Amino acid sequence: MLAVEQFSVRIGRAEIVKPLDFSVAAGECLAVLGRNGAGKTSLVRGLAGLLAHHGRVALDGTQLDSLNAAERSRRIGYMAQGSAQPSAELTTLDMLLLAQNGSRLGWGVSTDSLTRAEEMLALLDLQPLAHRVASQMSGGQRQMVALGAALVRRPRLLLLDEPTSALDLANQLKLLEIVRDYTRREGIATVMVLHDLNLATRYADRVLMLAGGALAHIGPVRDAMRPDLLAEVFGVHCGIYQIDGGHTAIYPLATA
Ligand SMILES: Nc1ncnc2c1ncn2[C@@H]1O[C@H](COP(=O)(O)OP(=O)(O)OP(=O)(O)O)[C@@H](O)[C@H]1O
Repeated sequence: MLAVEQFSVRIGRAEIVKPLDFSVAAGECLAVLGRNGAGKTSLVRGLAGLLAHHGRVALDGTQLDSLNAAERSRRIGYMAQGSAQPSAELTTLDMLLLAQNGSRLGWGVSTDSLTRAEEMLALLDLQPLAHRVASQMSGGQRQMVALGAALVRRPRLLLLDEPTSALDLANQLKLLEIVRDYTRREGIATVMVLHDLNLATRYADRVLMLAGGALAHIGPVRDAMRPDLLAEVFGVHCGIYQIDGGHTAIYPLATA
């Protein structure tokens, strides 16, 4: 459903992301992993059309570069690193309406938009924050709202850049469970940058590892979580343990 061919990002003379080929199936979550500076944000910003790039990106058979900005942003839900807010004085409901059609509450909002915004409030347990402005929320609360704004337009491709960075342990699990279930239920493609290997193992179907902007590995989670590969990509010797309930736990032992 998402087909990426010879995709690269160049800033000045530096090739920040070297030519990549990969695909993401409908209903699949792909985790993008790698060290700081490996090119993860550049990859997802490039896929979102926010950074100049080379190569081809097709979503449901349509080349994204052939679409105008409005059509592209209707098909892509993007949650930036650090969950940037459009305005500190917008409420959660305002943001969910703005993300759909550029209208604030009470400025000619359609019933459908309001219904969809309320669905997002319910999905993310955000009803208590519906009328609170962003400047009066915690960083974690803003991150949940940012996910709502990414999902509210029913995107076909969901791009999440470190979506759990401000969340407590329970909310990390909650957000990624919502993302995984939504991805499967709606048959969309999700690409998410994560730093936590345990979260990637638990919630991604496959992982793409970048090192120095180049593809280091792509494949199912179970094939990627190998001590030799983790040492090579992250520079850390890790122990990998099978624990209760069929889960895999990764524990960093020492820098390589
Ligand atoms: N505007 C820019 N100009 C020059 N170099 C840049 C620019 N933006 C990013 N880079 C460089 O591109 C490389 C990849 O950056 P990127 O933000 O994509 O990495 P990342 O894997 O997301 O890192 P992190 O895990 O720290 O968020 C880094 O070496 C960075 O210094």
